[in-house]
Amino acid sequence: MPELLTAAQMRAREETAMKNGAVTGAALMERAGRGAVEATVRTWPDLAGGGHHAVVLCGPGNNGGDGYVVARRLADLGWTVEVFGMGDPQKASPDARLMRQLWEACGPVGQLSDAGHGTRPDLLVDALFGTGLGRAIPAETVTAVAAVKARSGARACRVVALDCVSGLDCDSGRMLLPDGAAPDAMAADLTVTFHAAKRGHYLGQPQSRSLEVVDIGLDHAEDDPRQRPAPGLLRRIEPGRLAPAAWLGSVLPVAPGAHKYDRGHVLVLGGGCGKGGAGRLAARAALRIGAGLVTLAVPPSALQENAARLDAIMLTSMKGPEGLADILSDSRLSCVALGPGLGVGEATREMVRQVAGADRATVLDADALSSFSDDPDALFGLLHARCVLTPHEGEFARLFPDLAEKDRSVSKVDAAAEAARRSGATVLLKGPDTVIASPDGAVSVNAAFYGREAPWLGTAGAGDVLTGMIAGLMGNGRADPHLAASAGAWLHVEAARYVGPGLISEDLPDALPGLFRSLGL
Ligand SMILES: NC(=O)C1=CN([C@@H]2O[C@H](COP(=O)(O)OP(=O)(O)OC[C@H]3O[C@@H](n4cnc5c(N)ncnc54)[C@H](OP(=O)(O)O)[C@@H]3O)[C@@H](O)[C@H]2O)[C@@H](O)CC1
Ligand SMILES: Nc1ncnc2c1ncn2[C@@H]1O[C@H](COP(=O)(O)OP(=O)(O)O)[C@@H](O)[C@H]1O
Ligand SMILES: [K+]
Repeated sequence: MPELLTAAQMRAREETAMKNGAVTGAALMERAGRGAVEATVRTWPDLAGGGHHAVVLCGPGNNGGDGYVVARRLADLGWTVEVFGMGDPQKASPDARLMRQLWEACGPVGQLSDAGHGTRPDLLVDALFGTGLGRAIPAETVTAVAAVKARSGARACRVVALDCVSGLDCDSGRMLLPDGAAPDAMAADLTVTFHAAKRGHYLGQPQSRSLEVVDIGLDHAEDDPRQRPAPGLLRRIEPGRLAPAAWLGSVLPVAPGAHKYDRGHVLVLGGGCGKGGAGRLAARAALRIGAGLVTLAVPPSALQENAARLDAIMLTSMKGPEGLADILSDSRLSCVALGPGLGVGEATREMVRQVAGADRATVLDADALSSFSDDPDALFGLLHARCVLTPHEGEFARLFPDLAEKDRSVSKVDAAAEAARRSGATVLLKGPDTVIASPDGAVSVNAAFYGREAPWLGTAGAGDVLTGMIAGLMGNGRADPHLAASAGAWLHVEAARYVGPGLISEDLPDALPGLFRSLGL
């Protein structure tokens, strides 16, 4: 799985390569600018060749330096290029100064305040700020971008951002904008980043429609998705260089000749009469993803309702928490999932105590989490390393109020990592940018961005399905909690995309066979 770097990690990679004598800063900048032009033309083949018109906005640092390289390359290709800069060139780094000088042999550098004059360009290049941003961008940069976009009249010009959309905090994914600026004031069609994507590209609300990573010749770390991410390094969940079938083959229970018990027996605790849909969705997902057997345990009053709805899923009666010990005594149960539709209160807390005490792979979601809102430490005291918690932001805020989204001072990655450390369990914090963190420091992100959008996944019951998918993957014992949660989150989005708009949660488990086939499994 590809790494997602912080700004500091990226700087360290560059500095190591420069100190080793492997490359100079100027050479890296030249490669970055050239790579950005190549990626732009790859994205929009109609921009190949000369005769086009670009406006390049260059900031005071090395991101601006990349912009001057892009301007020179485009001019070499026969484009008409206008460049507007900001900041005192004497204060820029030697590399950025050199690139500005090389550009000045081709054309002038105008003031940012003049960027609005002129005809509609084919391309706007945002080279204002990159990984060096530490505070809100100046209002004059927002005004300049708006002014160039306004040149376009009714026809929008394409916008490419170098390294990141200016204003993006590359660590947290937040936009650092001046007061009054619209959240999408700096939005781009394409971001071209260098060496590796940065964390901020995959967190929060993306301000760029697509993202390309350009190689600038720095070393890459190990790229096998079956490897656990090293603590401190964030991985993006995707098969990476492996084909999905090879990656998922290490997680899914598809070994030929296996007995159904080899593929795991998942127990789902379901809700009472009229509240059983959530548990049934989780149970169906566990079975579809490959568990050999799934049992749904429900209160006696809900037996008839469930018996009328289930076939392959086995059904058992559970007289409240008192009846649970007997069910858990079956040593063949390999994973237990509980929370969806269970209700908030003491009965659910007691079930969590018993399940956690049984020391099995466990997925806790929804009401199993919310039942501990008044005393999260009591929950954390029960958990062990084979537990996965799958909160949405609301449930997360009840257990970790100081890390809640609304007044989060740290990034979503750091919030999930701290939650995993505190709870001693793997924490999967949901959203379009789902973050999975484990107590040993491993963190991964599964983002439904950049061509993987699935907004229709935000539908009632989708979370219950995810719970079942993770339980099914944990139940067969081939994946540790981090890998099971990661693969589950990835497949959840892929299943939603396989179905497409109009999806309801019932569709997700039933999309899995077709999805697996399309992935070559
Ligand atoms: N190193 C290399 O070899 C390579 C680097 N590469 C490129 O370099 C980029 C990182 O460069 P960078 O570190 O110079 O940061 P960058 O984002 O240009 O901004 C820093 C400048 O802006 C200023 N400033 C900051 N915030 C501000 C604000 N709100 N309002 C106003 N000013 C503000 C800050 O000055 P300050 O006032 O903070 O002292 C400083 O002058 C990276 O994203 C990639 O594009 C590639 O070429 C690959 C090789
Ligand atoms: N815009 C979106 N893009 C991708 N996934 C989304 C989006 N919105 C929600 N999701 C996913 O849908 C699921 C919703 O789960 P949850 O909030 O628990 O809903 P429910 O309680 O109804 O099951 C989560 O896995 C979340 O990551
Ligand atoms: K930029």
